[in-house]
Amino acid sequence: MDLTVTDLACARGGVTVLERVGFTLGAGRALILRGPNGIGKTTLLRTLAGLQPAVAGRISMQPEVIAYAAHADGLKATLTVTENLSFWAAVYGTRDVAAAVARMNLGALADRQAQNLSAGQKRRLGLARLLVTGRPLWMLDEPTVSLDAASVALFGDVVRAHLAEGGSALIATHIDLGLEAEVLDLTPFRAELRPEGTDDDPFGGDFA
Ligand SMILES: Nc1ncnc2c1ncn2[C@@H]1O[C@H](COP(=O)(O)OP(=O)(O)OP(=O)(O)O)[C@@H](O)[C@H]1O
Repeated sequence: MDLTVTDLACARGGVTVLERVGFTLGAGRALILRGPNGIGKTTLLRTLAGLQPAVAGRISMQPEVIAYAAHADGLKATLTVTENLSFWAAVYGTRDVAAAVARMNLGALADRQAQNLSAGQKRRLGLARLLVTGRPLWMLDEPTVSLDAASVALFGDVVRAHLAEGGSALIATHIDLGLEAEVLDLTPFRAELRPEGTDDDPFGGDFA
């Protein structure tokens, strides 16, 4: 199943940040979102994942096929690694928790509470959640934050396996995950009427 996005406009804080975004993402494929800080990568992912309405345009897939991994790991602090994944497995009801633990190299941490994990370990657990959703389209917002080189490589392998199984992935990342992927630079889709100072240009803002 392809994700086709046509003439999409999306907004943050009531300001349209991206316009006329269009692309197709096929099964088994990955697409890397690029663009400077503040261009709207997170905004686009949130819109596609159904967390906020589009301003205009069409999205061919329903949010129910999407697993969205945001900046925050979304973990329950007092639950263990296994309990966190079991919770999500119950919500989505499909995949084997033990396999997700093994694939994200969390076996030695399985009985540790999430609040006692390091930042990188929390991130590995947050990403393991993708595996228990059973959902085919992964939307990943800077998934490698806090990960060391070995964990980045491990996660690259997990994404590659997901693609090989017919899944797809839309990834906002500044890091090379070693995937065979197309790149979509969002810079040309910057909204024309976007006011000065709505991105991270330190000289463009009006802080008065
Ligand atoms: N709650 C908000 N209210 C108003 N503007 C916001 C809000 N959140 C984000 N923005 C602005 O919306 C724009 C798009 O932000 P977004 O987080 O989508 O960018 P990004 O490309 O993901 O950035 P980064 O690479 O820094 O993560 C930015 O200019 C940001 O300052």
